[in-house]
Amino acid sequence: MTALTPPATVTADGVIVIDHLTKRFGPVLAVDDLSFTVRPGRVTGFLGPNGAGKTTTLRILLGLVRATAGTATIGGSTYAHFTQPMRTVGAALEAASFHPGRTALDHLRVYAPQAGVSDARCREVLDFVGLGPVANRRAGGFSLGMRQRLALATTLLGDPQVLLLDEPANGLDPEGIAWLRGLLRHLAAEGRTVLVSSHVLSEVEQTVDDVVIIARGALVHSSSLAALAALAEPSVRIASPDAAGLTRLIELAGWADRLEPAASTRPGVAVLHRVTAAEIGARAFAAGLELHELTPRDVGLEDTFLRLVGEGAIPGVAEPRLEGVVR
Ligand SMILES: Nc1ncnc2c1ncn2[C@@H]1O[C@H](COP(=O)(O)OP(=O)(O)OP(=O)(O)O)[C@@H](O)[C@H]1O
Repeated sequence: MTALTPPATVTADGVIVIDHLTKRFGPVLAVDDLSFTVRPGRVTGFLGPNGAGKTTTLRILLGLVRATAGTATIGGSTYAHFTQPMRTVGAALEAASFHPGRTALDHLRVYAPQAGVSDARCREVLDFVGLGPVANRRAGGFSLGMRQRLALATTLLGDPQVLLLDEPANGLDPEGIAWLRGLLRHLAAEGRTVLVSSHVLSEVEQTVDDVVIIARGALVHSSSLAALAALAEPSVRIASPDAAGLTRLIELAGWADRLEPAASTRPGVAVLHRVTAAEIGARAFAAGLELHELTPRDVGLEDTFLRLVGEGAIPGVAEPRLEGVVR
């Protein structure tokens, strides 16, 4: 990997602050009083299901959409006040479209005056993203992965302090994904702020230091990845031939609110959260309840993420009552 010149000064300039941001599109509340901070020197995953409001937030940050209320700033300024936008923030928001007849190098040359950079810089960033050997090939013949690399080269052209990337791994093969990971970590290690949006945590889990999770336009979680992992709850799948006995056991133990409704719909089968297999086993033994299964489940980060964003929960539908769940 060719090294790029790191930004001259690594200061708090690259701090992204989203402060009580709200955006309405007519009746649609796309962003709902959202506040979070993104720090330089780290890769941050900006996560949430489809339609959560990620792109809208990033578009406000880039001055492409006007906020209904609140502010989105980088280094204390809104986009409109950046004297050299391409040197402050590089963004690749959606699958970039390129003039198919234009070569990779010519594509960058179009942006070079805006970024205030030379031809040599265009070649440097192409080398950096691994497109040096195809610099003079037309972008129309590029694979999705090559186009992702070209989009990344464009964002890096002005040597920005902050990078905003929307699902940058899309279209990359496993080798490309590993390369991207290394590149993002390298850019963060240089002191840049790297914000990567995705609707799947597992896609970025090996890349990010911090996570900001939103759902329905609002913040649901913001922490280091390690702190998110600590939120994982133990869960245990239980099966008993005595369905009524199992229901009674769960009620008497006061575990009714720990049942996972979606996974506990078959009579005599239940999934309990925040209880260990040992606790359940001891209670069952004391009650003389026959168990055919007592399986601790490995709770991955993705499960924690889905729990936080409320995936599967249907708004307006009441939680099923215990009697209706375990019979
Ligand atoms: N220009 C617009 N006009 C009307 N509604 C919009 C507009 N842009 C976004 N929305 C709505 O705002 C909500 C948030 O959309 P947004 O694209 O920000 O979500 P997202 O988290 O980026 O989703 P995805 O992962 O699918 O890109 C959605 O309900 C979307 O339909």
